[in-house]
Amino acid sequence: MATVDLSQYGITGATEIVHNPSYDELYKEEMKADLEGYEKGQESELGAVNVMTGIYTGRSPKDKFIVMDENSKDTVWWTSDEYPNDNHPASQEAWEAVKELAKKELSNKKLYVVDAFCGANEDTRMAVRFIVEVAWQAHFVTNMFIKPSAEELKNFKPDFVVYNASKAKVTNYKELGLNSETAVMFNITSREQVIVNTWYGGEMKKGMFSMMNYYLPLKGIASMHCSANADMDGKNTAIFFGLSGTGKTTLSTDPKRLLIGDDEHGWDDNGIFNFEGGCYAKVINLDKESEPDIYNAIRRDALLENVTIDDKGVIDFADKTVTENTRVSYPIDHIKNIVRPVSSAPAAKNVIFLSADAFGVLPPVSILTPEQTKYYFLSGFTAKLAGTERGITEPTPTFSACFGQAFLELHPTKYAEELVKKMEKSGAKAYLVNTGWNGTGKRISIKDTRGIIDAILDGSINKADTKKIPHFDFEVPTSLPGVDPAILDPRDTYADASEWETKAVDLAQRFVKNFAKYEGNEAGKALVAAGPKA
Ligand SMILES: Nc1ncnc2c1ncn2[C@@H]1O[C@H](COP(=O)(O)OP(=O)(O)O)[C@@H](O)[C@H]1O
Ligand SMILES: C=C(OP(=O)(O)O)C(=O)O
Ligand SMILES: [Mn+2]
Repeated sequence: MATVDLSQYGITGATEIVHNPSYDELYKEEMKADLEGYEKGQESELGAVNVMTGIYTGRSPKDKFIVMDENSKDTVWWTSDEYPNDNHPASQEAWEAVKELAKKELSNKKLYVVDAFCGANEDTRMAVRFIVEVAWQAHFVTNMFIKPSAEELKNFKPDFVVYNASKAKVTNYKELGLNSETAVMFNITSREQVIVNTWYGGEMKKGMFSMMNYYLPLKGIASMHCSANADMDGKNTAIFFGLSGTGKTTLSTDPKRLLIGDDEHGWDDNGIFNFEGGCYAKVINLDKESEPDIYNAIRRDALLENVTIDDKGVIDFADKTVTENTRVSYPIDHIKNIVRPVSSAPAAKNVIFLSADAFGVLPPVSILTPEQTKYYFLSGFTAKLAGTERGITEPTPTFSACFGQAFLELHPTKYAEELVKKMEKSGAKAYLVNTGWNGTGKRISIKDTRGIIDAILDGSINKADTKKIPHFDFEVPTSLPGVDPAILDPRDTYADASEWETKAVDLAQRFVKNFAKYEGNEAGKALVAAGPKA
């Protein structure tokens, strides 16, 4: 174990520093008998350790702050009355105070330091140093980020530092202009993140994603909240955009394809590349038969979160008493079919927008025109599913720009611009896939959605007969191999098609209203014609 000098960060008096622990060391650390409360891991029947993440079992977007300074002032897409978002400004004073608090919390105790990369490409990756006080948090980032080689660790020079002081509280948050005792703060200039009073590991994962979303588009690289996979030759790349719970992880983990990554990717002149070294799958109601690859990834070194396990280690995946956002993180090589050794592949040919429509209006698949592609990407209509964000307890319809608004640091049009440039160059086609509800009141089955994805990826969707859906002008296939034909036109899933009609008009109006914020310039105005007619 190499040592690391933390006094350079103002952290002093460490009683022990566990630096870049191996999986065996992490296991020993998180299972130690003297650990108490939420620090303690429990071994499950599948070999993976389970931990409880405490009060926070999902992200806390209201507590996300970015320091407003000379650099960020005119670049960051700040929240505003016209377009509220999660980029809340913090003063330099608030930053200093919260960082001081974190340094104090992290001083004079045992710490874990993990050095890892965010971004698979050497020229654009970030070398991130995580300083944490809870063993399983070190395990989480070890799973989720890209592990440097022994050689790379020797020469590791962090260009971003994360201070996770999850046990501290910002008691004077009001005078600092913050939201609560919890703070997730970013300083784009000094390249640091400070986390206070939430143990949820997702803040580190999605925090670094947010930073990639800031730095990469400014270099002309698309930065995307999507999963990605390729065919067995590592070609015919597909990307799947979608907000949490819409199916990025589930649908990109496909035994017929090679996984590139399940959540965060860049698209540069060489193609698609993963930011991460692991996956973070939802495990609520996980079914061994329908999702065997994810199930089999749950073994030693994987880390379960907030899952119910009895004294003998038996797992109850159906239990959601703690949260619906039960999770497992695992290194990507727990999946057999992956692109190796680097998680990257050529430019995407198919771009899929996953939307979990809680209203039951959207068809299970629509073939988008280039103009519709831009319109629906900027709109980002979907539902927030229960659990991933604090306060969301049932599917809640939302317009989440670029299918990842919570993580966008620049204006949404910047992400659309970069994506469209790359799509035009590769001749990629886009599809809108509803993985949510239809007129039956139930969620569209994973089996039908997988059939739809297969038809997109093998091109059979382009040979199918199609028809147009009113109000939205969506082109939809009338039949696809392996898909129940009765669901392809959403109107057929209602006992009375007029029910769909009423809901469709309501949803169309919501789109129109939401899109008004993009109509301030000519480019935005020009897209209105591609949207629904209210
Ligand atoms: N038609 C469907 N397509 C994809 N996932 C579905 C579908 N119906 C239900 N699900 C469930 O929705 C969840 C999708 O979660 P996940 O793939 O982890 O989403 P993401 O990676 O986008 O956050 C899983 O629990 C999956 O079992
Ligand atoms: C982990 C998250 O999302 P996803 O389900 O998309 O991985 C998140 O939104 O915090
Ligand atoms: Mn996911």
